[in-house]
Amino acid sequence: MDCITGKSPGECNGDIDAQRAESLTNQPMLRNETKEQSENCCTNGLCSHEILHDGETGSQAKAVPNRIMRKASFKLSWWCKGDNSDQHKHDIVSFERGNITAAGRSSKQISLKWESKPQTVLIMTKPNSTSVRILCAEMVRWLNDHKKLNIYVEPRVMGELLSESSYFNFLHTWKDEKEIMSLHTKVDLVVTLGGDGTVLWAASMFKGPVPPVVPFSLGSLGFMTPFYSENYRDCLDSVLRGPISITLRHRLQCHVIRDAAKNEYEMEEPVLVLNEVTIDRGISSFLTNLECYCDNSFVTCVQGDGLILSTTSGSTAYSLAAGGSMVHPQVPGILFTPICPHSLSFRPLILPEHVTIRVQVPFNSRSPAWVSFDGKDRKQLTAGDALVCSMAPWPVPTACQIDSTNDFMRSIHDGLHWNLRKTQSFDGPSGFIMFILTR
Ligand SMILES: NC(=O)c1ccc[n+]([C@@H]2O[C@H](COP(=O)([O-])OP(=O)(O)OC[C@H]3O[C@@H](n4cnc5c(N)ncnc54)[C@H](O)[C@@H]3O)[C@@H](O)[C@H]2O)c1
Ligand SMILES: Nc1ncnc2c1ncn2[C@@H]1O[C@H](COP(=O)(O)OP(=O)(O)OP(=O)(O)O)[C@@H](O)[C@H]1O
Repeated sequence: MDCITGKSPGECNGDIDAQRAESLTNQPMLRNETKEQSENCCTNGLCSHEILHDGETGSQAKAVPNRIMRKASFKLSWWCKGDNSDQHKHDIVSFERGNITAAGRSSKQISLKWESKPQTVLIMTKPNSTSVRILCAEMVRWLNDHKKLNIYVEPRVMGELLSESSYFNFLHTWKDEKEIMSLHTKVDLVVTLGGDGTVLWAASMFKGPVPPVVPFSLGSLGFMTPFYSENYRDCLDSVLRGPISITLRHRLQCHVIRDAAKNEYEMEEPVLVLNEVTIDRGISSFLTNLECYCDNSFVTCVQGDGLILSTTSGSTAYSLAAGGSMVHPQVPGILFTPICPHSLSFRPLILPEHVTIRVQVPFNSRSPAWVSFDGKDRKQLTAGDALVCSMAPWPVPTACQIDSTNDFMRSIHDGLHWNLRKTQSFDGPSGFIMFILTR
């Protein structure tokens, strides 16, 4: 893999954060963008900041029967609407050997353009659904017969498909955690068939960089699933061809620290969440008592049912139900939303994305607290334990149907039934005269 640092045309020229650009160009895998790419950038209004190239195959290329597996390369660029906007000048998304990281983030529309053809797709499906199983089998056949792609599925799905027909022998899967950990080096695209929960599940498989995700809606409520399964051939055709708009959905990196209050740290493996981490009272009937710090500055002691630390993508999920605001997924921030606070003055907060939040169970707490990650994997926090949470370096890039803003608006219109209220009519005196005159 080989990365290129893009110099943007016109107004973008030379205005990229100099220090950062310099440190990026100093990396062996970075070099300047070509003239052709710059011109392209000018004419279509896209500004490339960093461009990723698939160079040598290296250790990431793997020969499989009949097909070579090699990560496809792509570039990301910002949409710069309007000549006077110079906000983009300091936005940088960095790439480390083909992986999207979030050294900085852009609140712009982001476009992904393949530089080489995607070759490997991972399909992840919601379990226990006949319609999803049928669609998955059909999609696998189509991707194999018409697109000649390498296809990965989960071991469960592999078993289901093989029991249906030996045709599916060409499929790939994994055996253990170690193979899951290296999936991102082989997979160009992840397709999810299910609801928001399947997107969360797919994201949780990638503890580091995440390939672009194409979420098809087969659930009851899809805030993160903009693609309709009926048109899957057209959708996948256009995604595989590119360029596509993507939403970079940021995740929170959460550490449970045992005995943090005693300064005897025992850190557990970090957990990455796409929606939120929740600290609640579990089955205890006592109020939670949670001391909260933001960059070591005391925020408050949450007494109530608990606290939600949410990403902006998660703002439409549990946090919304607890009274938090809905936030566009590209807005950089962390939502700090209390659950039923026993204090009328405690209101939801939105903090900047660069802060570190620590939530600690004090020694005088009447009961332990429970932490859960995207609604799963509950862990107990006893007195003295803490949860430390900050922005993760690896976002989840999800493909958009139109673009990040259009998709977000459509999801809230559809999901929350906005705009169903009839518009008030005006049939007062002037309205009446107009009515007479136009007759
Ligand atoms: N009171 C609540 O609203 C409440 C309580 C517990 C969990 N949850 C949410 O459920 C999520 C887990 O989802 P799941 O599908 O695995 O569990 P699930 O099957 O219990 O579904 C929970 C519901 O939340 C919706 N949802 C998930 N992510 C969303 C998002 N980003 N925006 C809008 N809606 C979203 C799902 O579509 C689903 O309808 C948790 O991350 C949490 O946000 C909500
Ligand atoms: N590939 C998977 N493997 C295991 N569990 C999964 C997988 N995909 C989804 N799940 C779990 O299955 C449950 C339902 O998934 P999902 O939310 O996608 O479907 P849904 O409930 O029909 O849709 P919606 O959430 O929109 O109503 C979730 O709890 C999710 O965590």
